[in-house]
Amino acid sequence: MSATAIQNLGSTIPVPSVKELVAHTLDAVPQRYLWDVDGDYPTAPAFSGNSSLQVPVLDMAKLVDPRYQELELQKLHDACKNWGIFQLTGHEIYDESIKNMHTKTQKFFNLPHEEKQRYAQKPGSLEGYGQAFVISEDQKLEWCDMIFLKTIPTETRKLEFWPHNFTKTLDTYSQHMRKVAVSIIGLIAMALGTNEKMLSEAFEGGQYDVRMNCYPPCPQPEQVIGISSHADISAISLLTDCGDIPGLQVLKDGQWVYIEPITNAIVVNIGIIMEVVSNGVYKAPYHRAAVNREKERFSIVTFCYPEKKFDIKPDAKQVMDSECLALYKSFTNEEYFKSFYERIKLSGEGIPFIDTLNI
Ligand SMILES: O=C(O)CCC(=O)C(=O)O
Ligand SMILES: [Fe+2]
Repeated sequence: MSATAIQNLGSTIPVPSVKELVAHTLDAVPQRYLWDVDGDYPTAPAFSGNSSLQVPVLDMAKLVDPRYQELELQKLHDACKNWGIFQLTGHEIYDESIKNMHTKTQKFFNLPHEEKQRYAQKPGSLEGYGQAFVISEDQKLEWCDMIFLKTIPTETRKLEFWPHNFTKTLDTYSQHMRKVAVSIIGLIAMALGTNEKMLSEAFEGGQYDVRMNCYPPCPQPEQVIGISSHADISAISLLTDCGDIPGLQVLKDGQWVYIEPITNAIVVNIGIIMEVVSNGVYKAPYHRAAVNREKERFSIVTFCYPEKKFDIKPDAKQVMDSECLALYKSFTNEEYFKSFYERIKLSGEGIPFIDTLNI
């Protein structure tokens, strides 16, 4: 898939802001937000903190320390293979950069609606403030307001969508996330036994998009969904939670498992491109965001894409075809995902794949 394909992944029909809905009208949740009307949509259980399954936690300091590296790389490999998602602690990203970004994000969503509208999505584009992937008038809606921005390379930025006081903070945050992405991709390459330098370089010059999510409290949290089940189309995604409110869930062995926020940890999520790059050894996991009755939750996701410079290998394409079909079928917004899938199938051009990969 080319960077251009990623950039043009769709537009969205304007729908009401969830925050506005909560502020003005909310006696009962409107029908369009109720996913579990018949009890056949797997509802989000409230966080209980006592799941037997725990998402792996990896320590960057140990991953780069020669004394522990071999063992830690094995843990990384197992995490990517068996979960496709893990929490990363011990990274070198300054707390300040993450905190500043969290504060700005919360402030932005708490601005009056009219002010946020200055940065609203325009027809035909996903960038800006609004909702993602609403493609039909009768589609179920997610309990989430968001703002989506391209950050790296700088020439992809459309500053008219950037809230006016974001520039420095988001720039710093994105540079830091790129640093984490390059390091973690290098380690993933080592764990896969492939060319670390080539893969790291592809991310050094890669594309980085940021999505900030706001999930207002909901009086019927079991029947709505913040973000419905999906796999990310990035190579990896890096998520930071702006508080300690659990919401992100990953599907593991048929069970939805909460990722319990750890202060300053970064959640690393394998995306579909990495699934292809690894020839299907690593899986892009289904995940979703649950909401709760009491507290507003905010998250920031950085979608990381490699530079477009590798050719696809035939066997990688096969993995993509079968896996993508399965993904596509379970996707909520089928039309959107179908167009994505068709684009991948048709474009021989540039699904990044490392030729030296030998697994
Ligand atoms: O907010 C979350 O926990 C999940 C966000 C997510 O999956 C996304 O934006 O792709
Ligand atoms: Fe996601």
